[in-house]
Amino acid sequence: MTADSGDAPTVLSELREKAGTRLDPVHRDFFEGGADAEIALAENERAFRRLALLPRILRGSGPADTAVTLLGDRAALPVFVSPTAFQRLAHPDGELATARATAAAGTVLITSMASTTAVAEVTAAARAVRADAAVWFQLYLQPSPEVTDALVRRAERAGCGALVVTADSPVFGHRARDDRNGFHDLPAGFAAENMRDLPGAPQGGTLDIAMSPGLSWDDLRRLRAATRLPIVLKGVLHPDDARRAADEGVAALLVSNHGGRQLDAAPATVEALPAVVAAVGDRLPVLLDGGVRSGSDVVIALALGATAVGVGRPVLWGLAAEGEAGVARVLEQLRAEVAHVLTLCGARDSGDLTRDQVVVRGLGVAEC
Ligand SMILES: Cc1cc2nc3c(=O)[nH]c(=O)nc-3n(C[C@H](O)[C@H](O)[C@H](O)COP(=O)(O)O)c2cc1C
Ligand SMILES: CC(C)CC(=O)C(=O)O
Repeated sequence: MTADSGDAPTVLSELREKAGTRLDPVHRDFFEGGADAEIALAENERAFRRLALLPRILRGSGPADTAVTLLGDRAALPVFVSPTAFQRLAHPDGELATARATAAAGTVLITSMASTTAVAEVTAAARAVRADAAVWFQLYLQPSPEVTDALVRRAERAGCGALVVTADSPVFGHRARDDRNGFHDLPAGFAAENMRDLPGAPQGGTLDIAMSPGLSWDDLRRLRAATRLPIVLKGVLHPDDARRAADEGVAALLVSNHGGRQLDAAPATVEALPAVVAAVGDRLPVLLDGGVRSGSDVVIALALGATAVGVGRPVLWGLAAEGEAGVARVLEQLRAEVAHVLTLCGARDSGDLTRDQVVVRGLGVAEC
């Protein structure tokens, strides 16, 4: 490693390394891996490194304020926790540890439909820490409307504040590492708890999560009619889909390529973001996840028009390395870095950032 390689150890990279030593190698591959040749996975991170921030000076901006509002919920930092499956494989406390740490940090938790803890327990753990903790439920629309409805009722009863519909998974991505390791089922003693006792499930058992290429905007419209919860659409990359989603009454968009785990030829999310913001940024909040590893990455995405960004793997690294305390460290580190970078950019808050402050490295700076 050379001094100018940009690979100096950080809190997050150290947690990642520690997680790597603690995890069963098969589970580490499941958490770390991406689809096919893992190009989208690598590019999510690399694309941030191809971008630079042009700071503004002498603006008297004072101390930075990192808080943002997300669908009416106040978040103390512009970073939320993206949904990741099977967290009890990372740490025995699993989703409960993530829920507590996220609530304590004062930001939004998106809990996965594929969690190894039932959603009602996740929201209860978050609310025990902070009465108004925001927990949103990630949903894969199921081919059976009865099953989808039962999941929605479960999320509503648990007090979730939004449904995050993942739309980038008409089929399951091809994960070479999992194939090599033969990892296709949860080990004994673990289950996708939200899938228990659903219509069609075996008595006391769980239903498999189905991915369906037959899903369409009609299914999203049906969901909207069946719930009063706001809907966040996850996995938007094409600006025309962003426009369609806004027309359909979706409350927010999440620009995501599923952390490089679905379409390997998908662009890095930060490269897809500007066109989506240009299409609908004046109509609804645009969120992003994929490859966010530092406060600079967060601020770059905010300057490009994102309202907030999500982290998936960094939370899993913290969880696997140190449980609840590790997740807390990840979120606090990102909060502190965002505050620092905002101040260095002459911005009091994300509203002070402008699109022209993001430039592509190696191309020089265009006249504004
Ligand atoms: C191990 C793992 C499990 C995931 N499980 C889900 C899931 O259940 N539902 C979902 O919508 N996205 C899931 N994702 C995608 C994340 O929500 C998110 O889009 C992605 O992790 C963001 O990229 P990052 O890991 O680089 O931060 C998963 C990602 C990982 C790494
Ligand atoms: C087990 C899957 C349903 C979770 C997922 O979305 C993923 O692994 O990327």
